[in-house]
Amino acid sequence: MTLTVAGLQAGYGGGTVLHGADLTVPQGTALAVLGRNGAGKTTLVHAIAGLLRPKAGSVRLDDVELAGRPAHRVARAGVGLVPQGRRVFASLTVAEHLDLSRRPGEWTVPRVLELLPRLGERRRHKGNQLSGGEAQMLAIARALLTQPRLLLLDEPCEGLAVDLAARVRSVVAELARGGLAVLLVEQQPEHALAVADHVALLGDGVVVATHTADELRASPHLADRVLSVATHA
Ligand SMILES: Nc1ncnc2c1ncn2[C@@H]1O[C@H](COP(=O)(O)OP(=O)(O)OP(=O)(O)O)[C@@H](O)[C@H]1O
Repeated sequence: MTLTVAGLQAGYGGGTVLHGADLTVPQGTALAVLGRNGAGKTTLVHAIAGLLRPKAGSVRLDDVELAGRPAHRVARAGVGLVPQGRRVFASLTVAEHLDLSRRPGEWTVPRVLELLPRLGERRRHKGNQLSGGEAQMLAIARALLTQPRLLLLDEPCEGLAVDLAARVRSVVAELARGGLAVLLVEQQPEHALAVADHVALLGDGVVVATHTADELRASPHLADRVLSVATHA
């Protein structure tokens, strides 16, 4: 299963933010999308997830066209979203969140709790009693229970303490190794390199460059250039 985004255009009202973005995420790999604030990373994730209707272009899971489908149908086709800011309900317990997200499939509640054991310990805690890291784990658990083949994560490490951010990154890398296609938005290039197989740079509404993480690790000069484009372009 491969995600193929081609010529994707999207924006708000009459304005266009994405001017024809192209990228590919094969199953079993993670692609990190980097770009400065306002580059359109969230817009890209929302356009793939069907939360924002693309103005043009295509979003395909293998041969299935998703562009133009509403979000619930995109989800049913196998796209799970971990939104920016986690979106956890303050008054629902962890167990209730998991129950609400559950669809039949290989990801069961016991399986997600095995992957994210801290959530098991916090089953009876409400959303507003969770730490940022726990809320992020819950957001990932909810997305997995929808049985995705493609997982979209919008800045999953934002605002997390260093050790928790590292834990989230290792869970995300494990999910990709386990066979999911993963697309994650990252602010920090060094975090992206820790989890992703490929790094795509978004600038001016298009993907201006894609590199393998190995390439970037092997060439500090190239990594510096990417870093400066990602943060200052
Ligand atoms: N709901 C909206 N209505 C109008 N304009 C929007 C809306 N959401 C985002 N924008 C604009 O679209 C552009 C891209 O925003 P987007 O959130 O996709 O960027 P981003 O790369 O995710 O940024 P950040 O790193 O700050 O999250 C920005 O100029 C932003 O102001």
